[in-house]
Amino acid sequence: MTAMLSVAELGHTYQAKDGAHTAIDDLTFTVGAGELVCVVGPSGCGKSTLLRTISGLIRPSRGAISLHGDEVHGVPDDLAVVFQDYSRSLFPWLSVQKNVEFPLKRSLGRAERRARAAEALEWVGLTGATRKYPWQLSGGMQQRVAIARALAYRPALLLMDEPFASVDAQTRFELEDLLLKVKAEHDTTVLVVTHDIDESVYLGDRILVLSSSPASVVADLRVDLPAVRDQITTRESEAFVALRAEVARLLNVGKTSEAVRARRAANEEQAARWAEAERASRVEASQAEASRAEASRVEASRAEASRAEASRVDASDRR
Ligand SMILES: Nc1ncnc2c1ncn2[C@@H]1O[C@H](COP(=O)(O)OP(=O)(O)OP(=O)(O)O)[C@@H](O)[C@H]1O
Repeated sequence: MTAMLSVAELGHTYQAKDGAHTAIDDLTFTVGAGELVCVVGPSGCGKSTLLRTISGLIRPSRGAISLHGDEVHGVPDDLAVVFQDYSRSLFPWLSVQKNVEFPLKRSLGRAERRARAAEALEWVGLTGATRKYPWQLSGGMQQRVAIARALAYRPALLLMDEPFASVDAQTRFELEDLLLKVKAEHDTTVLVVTHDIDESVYLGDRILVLSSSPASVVADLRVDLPAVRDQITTRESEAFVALRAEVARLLNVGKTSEAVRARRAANEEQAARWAEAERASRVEASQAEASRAEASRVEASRAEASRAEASRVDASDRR
């Protein structure tokens, strides 16, 4: 499978007033064309930082990212992002149709924009809502509009950051199935960040498990479940349950290895403090030794001077 996205030895360190903070460290993976890869990791491990570097919003401190072979510098043209917060990503003053057309304004004429938007809205089952405004739709429908807007763009890569975290459980299942259907029908390449282990197993062709911050890849798992999935039977299957347990175990390993790293760092810090204290006490001891030597040297020269004075007085008395 050709790599649509290639991430090589990626690292990012934020520079802040109170010091540097390494959010991700040495991340290497690929996403093949037409694959759906889920990224899971503990809270704060660096998932958003990873997405920000892939989408060109921040320049990574180390490593390289390529999208269908071209190194990413700045925001790539053929990439679309769906965020968790649909209410902030849609324009309330534009109709559903116009919201979907909006990003195409730069690149396409009016007729083609309309056709693309209508097609994408059909893919997500919103043909009947094109003239409505976002505030007239349910949360799940609004997120469908956001997905349609991303798909109308025909991106080489669709990035999704916790896309279904803000909807109720039933809507979440519907949107997961919608994503699987769109991906199967249109061969879309997708990278989804999620906190939900079950969701990662249900959606993914592969799952990348990240460690705690600074994130590195703990495991890259292939999901051996049938391509056509069902919210009830797939989730009940032995393979699903086993993989879910494996991801949970690996997330714990990631946390544990982070704890080991933290303990090692604390030990190294303590060893450095002790070495510094020992060096300081050696310096103090040698300074004390030098002062003692100086004092006895001064004492000896004083004694010598008194002896000389005494013998001078003695000689003059004899005269
Ligand atoms: N602009 C910034 N400056 C300094 N540190 C930052 C900045 N942005 C994020 N961080 C730190 O980098 C680490 C990773 O943050 P990031 O938001 O990428 O994690 P995340 O996995 O997406 O978090 P969550 O799971 O809570 O959404 C965190 O420790 C965070 O505090």
